[in-house]
Amino acid sequence: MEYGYYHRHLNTDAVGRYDVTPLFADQQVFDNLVRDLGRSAPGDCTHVGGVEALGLVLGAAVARDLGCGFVPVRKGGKFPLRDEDLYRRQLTDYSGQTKTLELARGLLDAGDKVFLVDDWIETGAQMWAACHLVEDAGAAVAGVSVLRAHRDERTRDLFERYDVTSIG
Ligand SMILES: O=P(O)(O)OC[C@H]1O[C@H](OP(=O)(O)OP(=O)(O)O)[C@H](O)[C@@H]1O
Repeated sequence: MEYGYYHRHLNTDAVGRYDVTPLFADQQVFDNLVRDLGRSAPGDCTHVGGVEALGLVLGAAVARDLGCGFVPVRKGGKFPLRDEDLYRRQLTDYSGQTKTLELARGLLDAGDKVFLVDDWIETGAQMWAACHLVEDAGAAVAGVSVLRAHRDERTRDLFERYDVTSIG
């Protein structure tokens, strides 16, 4: 589906950014979105990763659709794990806030190929951190897929370094 199809179904009457959750509530739209997000995944990807919170919803559904495992990239402090059991990256995203993303050690092995999914990319800070967490774990980034991505100075490094696909 084209981006316009999804745009018609999301809620633009929102504060600061669009609310994409109506895309999840409609079974047919959600099914199309999950299939479209997974379209650019390479055949040999072993896992799908998703960034908390909405990336967990989308990533888990794409993983199920592709027949891959799913790895959550969580916001700081959410894993009930000790510091030494986590990979951790700090970033400043579109909101101007400094945030931490974490990935649990032991979920990924060297040789794993992780396809990362999220709803949107504005500065790319969260996706950049998520890609680095996958690499910190010794795995490789097998591509990135989002509904919407801004392509500008802020996201140039992300697009140059990784295979990023966006529907719109
Ligand atoms: O490109 P960036 O500047 O990093 O911004 C994009 C990120 O911000 C949003 O997540 P948010 O932390 O707002 O959480 P949410 O998934 O709960 O909406 C979105 O889901 C991306 O993860």
